[in-house]
Amino acid sequence: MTSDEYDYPAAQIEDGRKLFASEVNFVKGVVNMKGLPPADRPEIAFAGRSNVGKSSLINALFNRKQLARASGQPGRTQEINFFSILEDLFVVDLPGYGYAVAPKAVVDKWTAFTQTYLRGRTNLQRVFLLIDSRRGVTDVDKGIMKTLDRAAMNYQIVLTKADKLKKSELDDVMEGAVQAIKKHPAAHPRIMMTSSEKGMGLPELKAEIVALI
Ligand SMILES: Nc1nc2c(ncn2[C@@H]2O[C@H](COP(=O)(O)OP(=O)(O)OP(=O)(O)O)[C@@H](O)[C@H]2O)c(=O)[nH]1
Ligand SMILES: [Mg+2]
Repeated sequence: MTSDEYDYPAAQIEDGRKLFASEVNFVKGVVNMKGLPPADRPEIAFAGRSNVGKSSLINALFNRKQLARASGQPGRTQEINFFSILEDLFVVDLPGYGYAVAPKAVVDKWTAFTQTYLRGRTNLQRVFLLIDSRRGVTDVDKGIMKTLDRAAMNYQIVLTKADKLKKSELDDVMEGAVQAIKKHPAAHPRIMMTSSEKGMGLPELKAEIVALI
C-alpha cells in the first residue's frame, strides 16, 4: 500500500490549502497545565521522537522557515508550543520523546506533563504521531501508541523524511506501519507519508486536518 492510494476530494484539498495560507501566530510555550491556553477552539498536536521532524513539519505546513524551531540537535523543543490559525485552530508542537539531553528528572517531568495534557485536553481532535521513515515504528513509538490507546486519544501515523528513501523502501516502511497499527484500535487507519523538505504529502495532511474542524 502507498499513500497515493488515498484520495481526498478536491474541495477538501482546496479548503486545507486555504486554511494553512491563513494568518498563523505563535501563542505561547507551556510548561504546566496552568499555562495552557483556553480550550476554546479545535486543536491538533504533533508528537514523536526527538528529531523526527515535528517542528519542520509545522513550519512546512505553514510555509514558514522558522515558525517552530527546527534543529539538528535532538531534544530541543522542551515546551508544549501553541500556534493559532486565526481563531479556528490550535496547532501544538509537543516535546520529543526518547532522547535525554536534559537531566533525567527534567525529562520525566516533561513526559508526565505531556501525558497529562494528552489525557485532559477536551478540545484536542487528533494527535499526529510522527515516525521517521528511516527508522520505522520503534518500541518507544509503540509505547506511546499504548499510552494514546489508553487515553482513548484519536491518533494518526505520519511518516516523515520520505525524501530520504527510495520508493521500494517507502513501500516497506508503509507496510510496517500498517502492521503496527493493527494492534492499536485508537489509531487512524490512514497512514500519511510526508517530506517537509520536498513538500510530499502536505496537501493530503492539510486536507486531513481541515476535515477535523
Ligand atoms: N531530509 C529531511 N530532513 C528533515 C525533514 N524534516 C526534518 N528534517 C531534519 O531533521 C532534523 C530534526 O528536525 P526537527 O523538525 O527539529 O525535529 P523535531 O521532531 O522538532 O525535534 P525535537 O524538537 O528535538 O523533538 C533537522 O535537521 C531537520 O532539518 C524532511 O522532511 N527531510
Ligand atoms: Mg522540535
